[in-house]
Amino acid sequence: MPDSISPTGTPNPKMTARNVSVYYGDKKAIDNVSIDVDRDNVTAFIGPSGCGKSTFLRTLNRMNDTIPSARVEGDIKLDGEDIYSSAMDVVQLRARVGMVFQKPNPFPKSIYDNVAYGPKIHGLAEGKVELDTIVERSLKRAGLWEEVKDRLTDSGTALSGGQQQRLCIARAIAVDPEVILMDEPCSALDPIATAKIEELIHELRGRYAIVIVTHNMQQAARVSQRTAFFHLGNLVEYGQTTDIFTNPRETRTKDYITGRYG
Ligand SMILES: Nc1ncnc2c1ncn2[C@@H]1O[C@H](COP(=O)(O)OP(=O)(O)OP(=O)(O)O)[C@@H](O)[C@H]1O
Repeated sequence: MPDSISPTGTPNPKMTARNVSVYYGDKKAIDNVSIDVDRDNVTAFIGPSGCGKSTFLRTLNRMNDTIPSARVEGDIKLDGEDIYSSAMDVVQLRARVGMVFQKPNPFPKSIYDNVAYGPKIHGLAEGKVELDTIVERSLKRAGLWEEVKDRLTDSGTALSGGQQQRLCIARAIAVDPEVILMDEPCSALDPIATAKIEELIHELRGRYAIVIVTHNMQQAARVSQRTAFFHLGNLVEYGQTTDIFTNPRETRTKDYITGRYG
């Protein structure tokens, strides 16, 4: 990234990544990326297929640890704390930095248990009453409560795709995360379900730092305040979403947002 483009999105970032490279075996998928994640805004990662958006997103909660060939270099901090330090409890980290995937993946359990599972294993509830409160609050924040409150014992997998994705968001919210990572959360959803998730992202902004990977540039423009454009493993440009879409500094960004490739 040219020096003229600061990786610093904000004076008080929630997460900072500095000189991050990711390899799969010998292949470098992310090359020396530095970026800040703003705590009060939604950050979108955009770029053509295979540019490394998902790979970089997964470095933010060490999801790449689950891929044996993956190796991460560089420095990533959450509120100043090195998330790759040997002292970091990865299970705890993934509760603090939650993730929502492309394909909704509820557990084959009841709607209630999908949301209650995390708080139970993390010891966040003293008893049933407190657990019920967390489940209700999480489902409300995920915009799903009204649709499921009378059938909490039904299986999560019996919901529609859009409802399942909101259930997965409720599941992430239930453990009181600080950051929510979303990896193309709408790509398996129809336009109405997509609109609901986008609305939800607006509502959650400010309460959680949110990072969303999306193929859909209109979506990035609608939901985010910061946009990072990746190309061939490089961070080409990062800035205010309005600037990226109306006045990009880099030719590669301009070519991508005007549909010249990708
Ligand atoms: N588990 C893996 N093992 C080996 N190579 C991988 C793995 N996951 C991703 N890659 C490679 O790393 C590069 C970046 O992939 P990544 O999925 O991060 O890109 P992306 O921008 O998210 O793409 P898409 O938009 O198509 O999901 C690609 O060349 C891809 O083939």
